[in-house]
Amino acid sequence: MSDTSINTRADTGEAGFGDYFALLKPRVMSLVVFTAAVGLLAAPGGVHPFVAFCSILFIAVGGGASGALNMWWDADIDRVMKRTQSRPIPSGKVTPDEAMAIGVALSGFAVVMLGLAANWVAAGLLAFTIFFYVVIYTMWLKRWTPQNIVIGGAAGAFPPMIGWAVVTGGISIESVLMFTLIFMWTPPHFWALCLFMKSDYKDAGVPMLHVTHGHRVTRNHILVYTILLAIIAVGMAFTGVGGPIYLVTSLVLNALFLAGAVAIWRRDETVAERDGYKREKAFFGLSLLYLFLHFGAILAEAALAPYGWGGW
Ligand code: HEM
Ligand SMILES: CC(C)=CCC/C(C)=C/CC/C(C)=C/COP(=O)(O)OP(=O)(O)O
Repeated sequence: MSDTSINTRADTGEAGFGDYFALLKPRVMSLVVFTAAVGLLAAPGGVHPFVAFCSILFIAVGGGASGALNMWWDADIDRVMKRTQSRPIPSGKVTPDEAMAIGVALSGFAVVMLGLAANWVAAGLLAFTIFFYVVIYTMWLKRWTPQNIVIGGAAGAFPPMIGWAVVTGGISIESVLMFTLIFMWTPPHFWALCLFMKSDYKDAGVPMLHVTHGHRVTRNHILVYTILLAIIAVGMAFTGVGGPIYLVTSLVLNALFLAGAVAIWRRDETVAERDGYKREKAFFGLSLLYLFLHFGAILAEAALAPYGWGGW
């Protein structure tokens, strides 16, 4: 029998607000929402602040809803993996049916409300992003191919395009560039995590690259994608979303990120394991800062442009 001196919700199986909120993957979605906000704020023209606020809120709700649907579909593997065992469904606090209903209802709500608040291009992009993450990535690619996140990563790259479309009602080269930055960033971001998560995905039978091809190949892939990412990220400095602030930011971040990727690439597996994957963990942390600061720089360029500072 369990220790009843601490009567947690896990003991009773009763769900609280926090459990439903956790279903929306709030920590991951915070960066997703930030990139969407930058897309919106950097777009030419602008919208009323209330429309901007509501649009970001509905994108956040749509992103959260897709997280709930991901957790509903993946409940079986989340139950097996240590990292995900305490999620609301495997821990028994939220039932799969509840998660599915919440995911579907919030997805529909977010798409319709974004359409009404902003426009139907943005709403269509949000619907497509949810579809891509839930159906294409989660239901299809994730359990089928080690290239799952290379293709599926596109889902996480759409949010700035949605934000941009809120203002402009369309798609443009600038929003496609922001998409490309996240698209190229996703593989090193995720594979770094794979190196120190170790057997999690293997135990669950998910064919992530490190499971099917091992850590050496994953380290090689991280380096190749980081080099490609650096070329694209620095190159973007000379486009409509760039400028001097972006250039300096990107040069520094890419120098650090490349150094990190090389350090990971050179690592011997036994050495890495012995020191608790410190460098891999640091590289993953840096990946989050990398994306945050690149989008921060894009925002700074756009914000300063009216004062003659942003852009070239
Ligand atoms: C298919 C693409 C992606 C995959 C497979 C992936 C996978 C992961 C995983 C497994 C984690 C560990 C944390 C957890 O268990 O929830 C994580 C953390 C994180 N990811 Fe990603 N990610 C992807 C794309 C993105 C994108 C596009 C963003 C934002 C733009 C993002 C932002 C984050 C953040 C902020 C964290 C840290 C969360 C924390 O503090 O716990 N990820 N990612
Ligand atoms: C606006 C909108 C709809 C945004 C969605 C953005 C998006 C697709 C972000 C990807 C986030 C993520 C945690 C992927 C990992 O899934 P996983 O299932 O491989 O990770 P897990 O093993 O931790 O569940």
